[in-house]
Amino acid sequence: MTKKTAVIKVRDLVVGFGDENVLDHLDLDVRAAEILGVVGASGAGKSVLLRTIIGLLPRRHGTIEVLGIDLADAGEEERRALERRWGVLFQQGALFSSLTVRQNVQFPMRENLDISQRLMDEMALAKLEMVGLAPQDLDKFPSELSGGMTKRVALARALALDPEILFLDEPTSGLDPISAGDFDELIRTLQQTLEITVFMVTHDLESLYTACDRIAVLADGKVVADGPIATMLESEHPWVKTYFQGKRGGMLAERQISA
Ligand SMILES: Nc1ncnc2c1ncn2[C@@H]1O[C@H](COP(=O)(O)OP(=O)(O)OP(=O)(O)O)[C@@H](O)[C@H]1O
Repeated sequence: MTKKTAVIKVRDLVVGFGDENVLDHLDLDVRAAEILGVVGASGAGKSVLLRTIIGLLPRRHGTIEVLGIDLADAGEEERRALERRWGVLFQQGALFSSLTVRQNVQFPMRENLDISQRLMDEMALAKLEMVGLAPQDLDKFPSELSGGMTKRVALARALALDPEILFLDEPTSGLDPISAGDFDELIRTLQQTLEITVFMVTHDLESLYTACDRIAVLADGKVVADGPIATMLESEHPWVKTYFQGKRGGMLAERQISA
C-alpha cells in the first residue's frame, strides 16, 4: 500500500441523536501509514466520528470505507474479519480489573486466534516490550499500575492482533505532561516501526505537534480545516485560530520554528 492510499474514506456522513445532527455531511480521508490527529471543541463530535467509523454508532446518511470495505454492506463474517484489522484504545483505557496484564493483553488473542497458551505468552511479552513495559509487569493487576502504565497495557491490548489501523480516543488524557510526552513518542515510534495508520482524537496540542502528520479540525459537524501544523497556523477559521494561534499554541509554534 502506498502512503497516499486512503485506508479510511468517509463521505457525506450524517450522524445524529434525536433532532440533532452531530456530524453533518462530513468528508474525511485517512491515508495509509499516517498519524491523523482529530481535534475540535468539546462536543464537536470527535468520539462520535471514531465510534461511527468502527461501527459502534449508526449513521443517518453517507458511506464509510475502511480498508476498502463498508461495514454497512458487510456480512457478519466480513465484519468480524475487518474488526480484527484494527485496534482501539478508548478514552477510559478500560482494562478488565479482575484480569492480570497478561490476561488483558491476551484477551483479543483468545477471542480471535486458535493458538497455544505458550505462543500467546510469547506474543503478550512481545507486545508488552513494544509498549515499553517490563516482563515482571505481566502478572500485575490493573490496580497495581500507574496511569501511564495502564494506557500502555491498553495499547498493548489494542496491538494484540497486529492491526493495520489504530484508533486512539484521547490517549494522553489524565496523564501528566511528561508521561503524555512519552506516550506521544511511543505512538510515533510504533507507527514508524509497524507502519500502522493512526486515527487519534485528542485535545492535547503537544500531541498534535509531536505525534501527528496531519490534523483534521471538526466544527459544525464537518471537517473545517485539514493539513499539517503549518496549515493550522495559517487558517482563518475562528476556532482553529484561537486554538493553534492562542497563547499556548503560539508558544509551541515558536518552539517548533526555533528547533
Ligand atoms: N450515545 C449518545 N446519545 C446521545 N447523544 C450523544 C451520544 N453520544 C454522543 N452524543 C452527543 O454528541 C455530541 C458529540 O459528542 P462527542 O463525544 O463526539 O464529542 P467530542 O467532540 O468527542 O467531545 P469531547 O472533546 O468533550 O470528548 C455531544 O453533544 C454528545 O452529547
